Amino acid sequence: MSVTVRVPAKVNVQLAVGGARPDGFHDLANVFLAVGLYDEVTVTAAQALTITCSGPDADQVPLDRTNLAARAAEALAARHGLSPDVHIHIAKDIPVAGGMAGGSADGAGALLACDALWGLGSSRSELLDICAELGSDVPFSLVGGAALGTGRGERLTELEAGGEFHWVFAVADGGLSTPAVYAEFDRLHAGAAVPAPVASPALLAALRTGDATALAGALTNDLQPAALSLRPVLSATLESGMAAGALASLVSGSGPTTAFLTKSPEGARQVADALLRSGTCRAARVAASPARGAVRV
Ligand SMILES: C[C@](O)(CO)[C@H](O)COP(=O)(O)OP(=O)(O)OC[C@H]1O[C@@H](n2ccc(N)nc2=O)[C@H](O)[C@@H]1O
Ligand SMILES: Nc1ncnc2c1ncn2[C@@H]1O[C@H](COP(=O)(O)OP(=O)(O)OP(=O)(O)O)[C@@H](O)[C@H]1O
Repeated sequence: MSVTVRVPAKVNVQLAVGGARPDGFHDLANVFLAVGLYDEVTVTAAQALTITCSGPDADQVPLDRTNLAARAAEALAARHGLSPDVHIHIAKDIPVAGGMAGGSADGAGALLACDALWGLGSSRSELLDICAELGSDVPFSLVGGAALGTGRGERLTELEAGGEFHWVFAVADGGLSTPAVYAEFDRLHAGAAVPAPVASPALLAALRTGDATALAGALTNDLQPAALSLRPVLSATLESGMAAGALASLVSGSGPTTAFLTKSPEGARQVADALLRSGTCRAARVAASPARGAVRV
């Protein structure tokens, strides 16, 4: 028997970052929006824990126990005194190390899939606890939709999103390491007082009413200067998307994927075509939001 779970990518429509905490993490006001680019995680009973991965970026995905999907299976099995003997296949469509929570998606997907395969019937809150242990973005991958993440981003309050938003994601060559981007944020703010992160009322209102123009005016990412400092060429991608008529542009999370909000699906396709023609990105993907969280298919 096999179980397959589909899990979306995310974009952070607001990422407000506070100062470094004693544990090395940063307090956030992190407004997550799930977008319709998906990984599919399939688990099948096996003699040992093994992983395979397919998709254009499969060669960049670790197939050992550092893979977040393997760590999820192990964490769930350990809680129930089981052996994590399962084959995990990841059909990967989310850019790797792109700031779109691809690894987190696979962690949440494997958790839900193993829970079903092993007939455990874990509650939502048990699953969310394990997600939070696995990584700051993993709880949101399970929940999807739109949510405010506080603490290090793992404590979620679900948000209303009143309409569909249309995005283009420009995939960059090579990834960026999330810890390296946070370290660059610290370097850029050394000696300065960093204010406590707060969710923007204007942004939450734009999400609630489904107003793309208002959302465009409210998008912010405090990690963007750090990502641009590490990868200056991303400025050219941001400029190309704006020149092609996007309502707004920003770096997605820790980058290097850049995100462009557009008025319509047609507008998104035009911006994607122009981005590809500009030669400033490796691929341009069109996707709508909000998308459902992890779901069995
Ligand atoms: C940039 C975002 O993707 C925005 O949603 C997340 O904040 C990153 O979440 P993630 O990849 O799940 O990150 P984790 O696996 O929890 O942490 C990886 C590393 O990122 C840094 N990190 C992460 C989250 C946070 N609130 N503060 C941090 O400083 C820490 O150096 C940490 O060691
Ligand atoms: N299932 C997985 N898929 C992709 N990368 C994984 C996975 N498990 C572990 N990794 C490791 O995690 C690193 C970050 O990959 P990931 O695609 O999750 O980055 P990201 O989208 O930038 O993450 P986030 O947006 O949550 O900060 C990869 O370089 C890889 O070494």
